[in-house]
Amino acid sequence: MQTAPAPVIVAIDGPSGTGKSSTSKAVAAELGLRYLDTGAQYRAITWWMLSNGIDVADPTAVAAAAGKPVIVSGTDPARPTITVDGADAAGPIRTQEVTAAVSAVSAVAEVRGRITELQRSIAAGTAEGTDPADVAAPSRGIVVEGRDIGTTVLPDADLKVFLTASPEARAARRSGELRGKDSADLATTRAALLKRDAADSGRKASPLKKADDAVEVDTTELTLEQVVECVVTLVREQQPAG
Ligand SMILES: Nc1ncnc2c1ncn2[C@@H]1O[C@H](COP(=O)(O)OP(=O)(O)OP(=O)(O)O)[C@@H](O)[C@H]1O
Ligand SMILES: Nc1ccn([C@@H]2O[C@H](COP(=O)(O)O)[C@@H](O)[C@H]2O)c(=O)n1
Repeated sequence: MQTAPAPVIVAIDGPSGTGKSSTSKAVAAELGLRYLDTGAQYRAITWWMLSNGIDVADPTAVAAAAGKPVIVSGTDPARPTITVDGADAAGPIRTQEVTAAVSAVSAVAEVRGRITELQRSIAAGTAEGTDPADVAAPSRGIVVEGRDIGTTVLPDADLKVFLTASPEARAARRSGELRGKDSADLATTRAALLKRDAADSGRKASPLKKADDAVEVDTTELTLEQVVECVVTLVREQQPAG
């Protein structure tokens, strides 16, 4: 009798706008893996704090409230979902207000402890923090994207990828996304993403950092399709033949 191969764990980290979400979703879809957007979880807890009158500039207040919201992630790459206390949070977590506050909330150790626990539970396929439909479905593994997945959350991941891109390329990508919705010009977008990177890299608790054993992929001159192909190849290379 043949035993099923062990689920594969892929960690994709990098600064804002390097293509982590787009790449991770496409890689997971192509390889039949689940997909977890850990940034969405930090945005969700930030949205909850803002909605509940917590002063996000006060780490003590944020720490005291960190255990309160119930955050559940759906990990189908074709239809990722996120709820907070049962309410769909997919839209509200993408507002400028949440984007501007998320680095302060994610820097609080109690928040990171809580969210890291959820992430490990979801990657292990257990119930906590996961949409019940995902737990029931058989899985070949998961692609988890964020800032500290390879260094802290899943240090034993089978493959670690660290995506980079020039600030100019990242700002151009983001401005393209925002056009029509927001008046942010290229320079403002560039400054905002560099500010968020600096906060995420400079915090004490689990900063944004390339793991020593991660493969760095500079996406500046690559199309999304080329990046996806590169990561799919890396995943296939590290899997035993058979
Ligand atoms: N290689 C690429 N070439 C051109 N555009 C890209 C590439 N990769 C991603 N994009 C586009 O750049 C934008 C940002 O990508 P994405 O949201 O995947 O980045 P991210 O690293 O997850 O960002 P964040 O950390 O801020 O959530 C999207 O509009 C996406 O379609
Ligand atoms: N592993 C992670 C992932 C995200 N963060 C924080 O969340 C913010 C939003 O992330 P996006 O990917 O949705 O842009 C990010 O700026 C970090 O502050 C994190 O700390 N760790």
